[in-house]
Amino acid sequence: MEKYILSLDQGTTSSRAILFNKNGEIVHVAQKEFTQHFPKPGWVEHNANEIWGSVLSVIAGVLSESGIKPEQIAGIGITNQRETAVVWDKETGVPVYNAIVWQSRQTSSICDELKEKGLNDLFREKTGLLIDAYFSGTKVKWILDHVAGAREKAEQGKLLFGTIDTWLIWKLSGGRAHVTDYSNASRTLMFNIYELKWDDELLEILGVPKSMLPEVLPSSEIYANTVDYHFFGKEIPISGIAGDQQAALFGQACFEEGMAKNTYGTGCFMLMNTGEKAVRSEHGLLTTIAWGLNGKVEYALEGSIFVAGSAIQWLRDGLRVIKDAKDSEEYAAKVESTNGVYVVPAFVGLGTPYWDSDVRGAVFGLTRGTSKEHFIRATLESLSYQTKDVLSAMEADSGIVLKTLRVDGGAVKNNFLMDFQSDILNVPVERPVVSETTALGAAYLAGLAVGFWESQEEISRQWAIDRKFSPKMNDENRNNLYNGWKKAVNAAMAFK
Ligand SMILES: Nc1ncnc2c1ncn2[C@@H]1O[C@H](COP(=O)(O)OP(=O)(O)O)[C@@H](O)[C@H]1O
Ligand SMILES: O=P(O)(O)OC[C@H](O)CO
Repeated sequence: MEKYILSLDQGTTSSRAILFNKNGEIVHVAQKEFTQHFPKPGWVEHNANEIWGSVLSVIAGVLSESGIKPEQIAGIGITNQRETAVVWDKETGVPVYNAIVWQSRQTSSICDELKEKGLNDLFREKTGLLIDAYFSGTKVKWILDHVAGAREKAEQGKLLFGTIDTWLIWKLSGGRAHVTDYSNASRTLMFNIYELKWDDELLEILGVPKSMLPEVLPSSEIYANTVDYHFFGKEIPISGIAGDQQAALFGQACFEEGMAKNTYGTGCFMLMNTGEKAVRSEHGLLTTIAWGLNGKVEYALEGSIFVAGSAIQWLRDGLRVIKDAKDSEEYAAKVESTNGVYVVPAFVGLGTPYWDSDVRGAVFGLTRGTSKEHFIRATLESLSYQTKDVLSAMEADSGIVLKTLRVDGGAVKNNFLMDFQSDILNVPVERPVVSETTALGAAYLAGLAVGFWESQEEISRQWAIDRKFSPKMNDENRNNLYNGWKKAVNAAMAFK
């Protein structure tokens, strides 16, 4: 009986269940979008029960559509949108508030207060992050501060907190496991990434009781079995967890120091493996845990871009200038350039390297001759410019000059974007055959724990290239275009 690994990829806009075979190939995918809630400008929330429902539905979908039986699943890997915070009642399992999404800015004022107290260096020293609404810690504080009775219940040990991995494993295991892994814990602003434990001093500052927090474990081991009724009578080991960006680094087999990947999803996240060394950034990057594996923890440097693919969704749903995200490629290719137009998609502020919560989106360089094509092209190009900002910071911090960039995520199907990316970086861009590297990374972690795969060497051998995009632009053109972007970002930041 052939066996498979089931990977559950719970992303910002959709949940996916993907079955992988022993060659690391996709056998079947089921996907379901869920509702985005925007209660106020800059706020983004999800209904945690709707997320759970979407995950159950893709599990059922992938099994029934593929005809693969639950007993053929050797293990389950979980990977998730990170930082998004859920708080629920331990007894009833009911979330006390919507999940506050990583993109949400509703805790900006809490962050401002913490920064005014001069606490940024303390948080940075211990967590590798910086004080920003992006991370989970202030989201938990916000829920405890705003939901009637929540703080009292939390102090009585009656509430639990989790990032989405924790929430899903708690549900899948019928409330038996309240766990997370090092990679997810390292995104909470509450976890000491050097001492590898929840940090009492930071918890005290944030007013978060330790009893709410999950147990933090390595990224590849059996955490719990699923309760049988979710899998048609079978209990299946949940044996891998990683935050989606770290999972993509793993799925891209970036196992050696200096190897990097960039994922183009809702946001865009570049991670560089720095091995057992945690590199402290001087240029606005985050120091984060890549994974815990084989009895040790490895680290990564990360550049986080908040708006990437979601700018294309905005073209589709907000401006309605395209019907489908993929149409953006055809429109962009119809013109030679943007004719001097720059779109700065700072819809929820800017992350690396600017870390400016208050800046909002802007468009520059419009003329009477600006067409829809120029506008769409400028929006796509903004993903590449933001990536260039991040890569410059990464090269400055690590001292490593990148030879190639491995890419993945929903938007890498766009060949125009990949060509332009390579041109602007002046670095070859490599797109692998399996672009679902996030799900693949979680599958690999789960598979290693149950002996489905033997070693990271075996995994490295499975990585295969689909297409390489090589730079063709001359230096003068590249420098002029990028200087224009820098001017546009600076102008957007000045308009507050
Ligand atoms: N051909 C395309 N060109 C540009 N953007 C695309 C294309 N296809 C998908 N996208 C964008 O990619 C994102 C989806 O990628 P995905 O990796 O599924 O995201 P997430 O995991 O964040 O939900 C969407 O924001 C969508 O707009
Ligand atoms: O859902 P994605 O793929 O946009 O990833 C979200 C990130 O994990 C946020 O840190």
